[in-house]
Formats: sequence, C-alpha cells, structure tokens
Amino acid sequence: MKQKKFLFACGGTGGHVFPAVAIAESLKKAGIENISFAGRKDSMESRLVKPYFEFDEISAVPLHRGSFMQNLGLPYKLLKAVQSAKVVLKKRKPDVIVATGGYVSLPVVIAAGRAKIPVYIQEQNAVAGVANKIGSHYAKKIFVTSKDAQKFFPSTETMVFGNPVRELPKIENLPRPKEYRDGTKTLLIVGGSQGARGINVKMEEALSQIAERKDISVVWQVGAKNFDEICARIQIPENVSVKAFLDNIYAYMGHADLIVSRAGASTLAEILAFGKPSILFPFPFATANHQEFNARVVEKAGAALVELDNDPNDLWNKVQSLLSNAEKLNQMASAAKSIGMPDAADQIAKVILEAEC
Ligand SMILES: CC(=O)N[C@H]1[C@@H](OP(=O)(O)OP(=O)(O)OC[C@H]2O[C@@H](n3ccc(=O)[nH]c3=O)[C@H](O)[C@@H]2O)O[C@H](CO)[C@@H](O)[C@@H]1O
Repeated sequence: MKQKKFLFACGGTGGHVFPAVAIAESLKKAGIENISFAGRKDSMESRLVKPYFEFDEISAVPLHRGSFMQNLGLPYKLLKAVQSAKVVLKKRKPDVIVATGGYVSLPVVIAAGRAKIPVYIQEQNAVAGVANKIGSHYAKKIFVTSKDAQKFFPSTETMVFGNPVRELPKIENLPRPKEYRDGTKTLLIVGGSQGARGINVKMEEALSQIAERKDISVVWQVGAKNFDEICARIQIPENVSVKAFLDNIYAYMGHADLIVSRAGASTLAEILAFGKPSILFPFPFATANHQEFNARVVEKAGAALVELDNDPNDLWNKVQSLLSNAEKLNQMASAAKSIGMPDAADQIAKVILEAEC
C-alpha cells in the first residue's frame, strides 16, 4: 500500500514548533517516511525544522489583537497566505495535515480543509489560540493538553493528551554541558523560545550575589533579541554562562539540579517529563493569563514554586535555599515526574495513524 504523506503547519514561537516536531518524530518512528513542514521564510520554524524535515515556505499574517486599524488588510493578506499554502499542497500532495497552532498554521489549515484533506490540530495551552479556534472548523480531531481547553472546541472532536515533547534521552546518555563545571550545583534559567525580560531583570539584580557562589554553575538563556545588549552592558560572573538560545536544551535540562523558567506549555512539559524541580515565572501578558494557569497546576502538584514578575521576591534567596535543601528538591522532582507525560507525542501519532493509515 502506498505510504501516506504528512504535512505539518506551525510557527511563530518555539512553543508551536516543537510539539509539531515531536509528533513528526513519533510518526517517523512508526515508519512514516514522507513528512514535510510549511512555515515562513527565515523564521523560528524554518530554523528549527529545516535540519530535520523538508520545509516549504508560505506567507502568513499575524492577527493584532484588539487593533482594528492594524487588522484592516487582514482578509486580503489571509487570502494571499491561503494561496501560498495551496501552492505547497499542490507540490507535496499531502494525505494528512497536522497543525500545532500559531497564525502561521492557519493558511495551510484553511487551504487543506477546503480541499477536503483531513486536518488534525494540537493545542498546547489551557486557553486555545485564535488560529486553532478558527482552524478547528476544518479539523477531524483536536488534541488538547488539558480538559480546560476542550470548551473552545466542538466536544465530540477533542481528545486530551499531554503536551507532545520530543523524545527524551535518558539523562545518563546526555552529555553534561561544559558550562556546568564539575562538582558544582547546576541551575538553568530559561525564558522560553524568545527569552524573558522579567526573568532577565531578576537575574541581573542577583548577579553580584551569584558571583560569590562559585559552587553553583548557572546557565542563563536570555533570548536572541536580548543577547547582544546584555553581553555588552553587564559584567557576567565567571560561574554564569549567558546564551541566546540553547540548541541542545535537553542536555541543559537533564543535568540541571534546579530550573527557573517561564511557564510556556512545551518548556513546562519537558521540565516535568525530565522530573526536574522548578521555580516558575509565568509570562504575565500571555492570552487569558494561560501561563499562570499552566504554572499553578504544577505548583498544586508540589513540583514547582510559582512567582509572579511583580512579586516582591528575591529570586536568588529562593534558589539558594532550594539548592541547599536536597530533601525538598527530591520531593519536587518526584512530584514533577509523577505528572509528566513524556509519551504524549506517541499517543497522538497512534490516533492519527489508526485513523488514516
Ligand atoms: C510569550 C508567549 O506567548 N509564550 C507562548 C509560547 O511560548 P514559547 O515559544 O516560549 O513556548 P514553550 O515554552 O511552550 O516552548 C519553547 C520551546 O523552545 C525550546 N527552547 C527554548 C529555549 C531555548 O533556549 N532552547 C529551546 O530549545 C523549549 O525546550 C521548548 O520546547 O508558546 C507556548 C505554546 O503555545 C505558550 O504556552 C507560551 O505562553
């Protein structure tokens, strides 16, 4: 029998791209060979996907929330974007579409839906994104990560799985990053795919204290857009390594004793799947405050402490106190492991394969 062809559509942030890569990897593991992606030129998605999968360029149009003026040309631009997606459909002739949200995915979903190609959607957050909400009208199934997200979609079409994460190697098989010096406690600070200004401010305030703790190694991911400015302006202590983006984030997560992070859906799912204790700073301006919602679920399970950007807190005191309390760290790690769902991508792939192949 001829193998089915799969086309993935995703983009905008890493949080939309990595779940797609995770599902694509699971399909590949199950023997599917013909998998390609569509996204924008010179974008987050093209950079992250191209090393692993074939990639076609489409145009896409962001929706500016609440701004009537900025959205004036939207219908025309969306139509153009759908045309560009049609060109890719004609070239690839996919049998199945998998879309993981972000405005970049919408033109492909619309073009495929109109062409009656089966569409599967995956939503990462408890509060559904606009592209997925619109796209769901064309979808055969919508995979959500929590029951809370079901209310945004037709109830008969949703299935609840965890957030798909790329395959997790055993920690002992991951190389210990050289920035984590031997014999030191290790702290990873991660701001999501684009970095987090709020976390960067807190880190900057703590740097002089961090410099005194040579027994702790810190890797601080500041985001590509903040990297040059931070490196030029701030004197970075020897025990701190500043990074724009961590290409091999699993090695840094796997070997971290503690992780300080935003509460984006994928990063959180990975922290839990690795069973790592964390201090979470939800991004305060995420749609419907979904990052705080994500973070509170993890806090309730005892796996993380949650801090808000404007809390009068002292990040470094909290970090030091946790790093010196092995029992607490172990408890948090076990709690994280118990709610992590490392095989969500395989489960989603299985549902799609059973329906389509
Ligand atoms: C500010 C904002 O709106 N953020 C949203 C965005 O976040 P963002 O793009 O930050 O999303 P996530 O935290 O979900 O995912 C980031 C992904 O990038 C990877 N990574 C990150 C940093 C790095 O240096 N290297 C690396 O590989 C992480 O391992 C993860 O797989 O999409 C998520 C999923 O829809 C949402 O939950 C977030 O609220």
